Amino acid sequence: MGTEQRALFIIFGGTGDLAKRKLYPSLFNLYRKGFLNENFAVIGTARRPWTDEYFQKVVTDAINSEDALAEDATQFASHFYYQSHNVNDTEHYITLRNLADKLDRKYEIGGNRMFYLAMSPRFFGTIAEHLKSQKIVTTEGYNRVIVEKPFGRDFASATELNDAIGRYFPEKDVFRIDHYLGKEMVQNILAVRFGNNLFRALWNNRYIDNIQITLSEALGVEERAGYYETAGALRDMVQNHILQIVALLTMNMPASYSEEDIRREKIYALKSLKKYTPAQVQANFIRAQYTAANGQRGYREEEKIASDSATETFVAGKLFVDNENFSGVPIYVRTGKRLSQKRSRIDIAFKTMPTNIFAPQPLGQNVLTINIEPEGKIFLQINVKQVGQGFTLKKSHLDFFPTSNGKQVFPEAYEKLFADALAGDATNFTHWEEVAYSWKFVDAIRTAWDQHDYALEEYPCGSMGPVAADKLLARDGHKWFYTGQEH
Ligand SMILES: NC(=O)C1=CN([C@@H]2O[C@H](COP(=O)(O)OP(=O)(O)OC[C@H]3O[C@@H](n4cnc5c(N)ncnc54)[C@H](OP(=O)(O)O)[C@@H]3O)[C@@H](O)[C@H]2O)C=CC1
Ligand SMILES: O=C1O[C@H](COP(=O)(O)O)[C@@H](O)[C@H](O)[C@H]1O
Repeated sequence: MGTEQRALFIIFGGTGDLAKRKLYPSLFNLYRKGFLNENFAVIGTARRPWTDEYFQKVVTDAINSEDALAEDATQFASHFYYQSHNVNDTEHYITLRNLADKLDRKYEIGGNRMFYLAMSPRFFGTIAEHLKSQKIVTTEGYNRVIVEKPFGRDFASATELNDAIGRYFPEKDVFRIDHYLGKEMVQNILAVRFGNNLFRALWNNRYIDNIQITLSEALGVEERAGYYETAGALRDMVQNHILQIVALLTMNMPASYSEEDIRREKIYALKSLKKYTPAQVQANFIRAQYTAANGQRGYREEEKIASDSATETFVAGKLFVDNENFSGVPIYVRTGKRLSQKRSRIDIAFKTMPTNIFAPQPLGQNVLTINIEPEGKIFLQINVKQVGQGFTLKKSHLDFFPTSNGKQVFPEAYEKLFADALAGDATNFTHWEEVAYSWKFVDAIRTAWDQHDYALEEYPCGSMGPVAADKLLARDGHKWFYTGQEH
């Protein structure tokens, strides 16, 4: 059982998709694991006029998983209250404060408040300002604000957003969510890198040939057309999730496993990203859009998408982290919607042996694969001798599955991140400087695309992206290890 926490959660965007699909089920898991018990309450707020009873039903429906015990769910949902509230209306914050203070007393919470901003970032500034001016922040407990992505749409807007929040909340109380940092296998990167002397010795440009990161999705744009049209795959996935993975893979060893030391090294890695000129963007980054195939609509035929939309649903690129250990190592990244499979995976390819005493038999490359999802596993490709007479080599795998046979039950990323935020641990949240350096890198690409007539490639639904993404590696003598098939 977890350590019981006291907290009042105020969820802005409490009727939204994220709250229902991720936040309420995650809070329920924390409840069942004992992190939350008697001394907590949740206020969901949004404009629509729901009652507490209706809200509690929405919450129980949201957590209605096979193993959710009905009694637990009802008990849990009884801690939920709804406040109809337009975030632009000052009067409403007064009602919100009164409800918050009442619940704080009723559940003996001690003034700890967790403000979750699960709505469009354009509202974050006004919410932060009102929380302070209307005294919804307390003086006795902690006041933490969890901020959803996207954190801006470029460096300039992210800076404005950060300043708007920073006027009312110090950096230590701002928890910027990147849900990939809550994923079990992403957290495993540091365990593998810094827990094994074997890898410490090899984790550099003397032994690593190239790194490949694939975050592929089978789903299309779904219900989020409005947002996606303003974002595209570069802003939606590369600026945050992919660059966070890059930072974890290339950062120097932190002095300790602590928030401060890890963040320092991640910031340094992101600062070391090589910025591209427009010509380098054209040579190293590919954007593309999905077209109708396999019974699925093309992006431009999706609901609420402009028929001449130039938004990219796929990005592939080659980037470099110019620090001492990784300078010169190409890092190939790709992400896209409507690809052949849902798969989040990292391949680290080591250089081949300088001499091959088994020639003319070829030596396979050692590749360490960290499969993030759907199945969490790590495998290392090695060369071994085939059993029998003679001396024939074959490729084999050393496999690691984080859980024993059977169904893998990893905690949902949001559940882990909620637990961290409750404990005041921001290690797995992004510091402002990480966000800032990521945007600076991404801005150079976006600006080159906006100012030049670089190709927007096409790829059929169900493929692994445009041919250009394969050519990007082929010209360096490489190929994607993940081909879109089960592996
Ligand atoms: N959904 C997802 O899978 C993911 C979402 N995110 C991020 O999370 C945030 C929320 O996303 P999502 O839940 O999908 O969005 P939704 O559009 O589903 O929800 C938006 C919420 O904001 C409320 N709202 C809108 N305007 C106001 C207003 N003026 N005053 C008060 N409430 C308002 C809406 O309720 P009402 O209409 O009743 O006011 C609703 O609860 C976004 O920043 C998104 O980028 C990030 C990763 C994944
Ligand atoms: O942040 C986002 O991530 C999801 C993919 O997350 P995953 O955990 O399912 O891999 C993506 O679909 C969405 O567009 C993006 O905003």
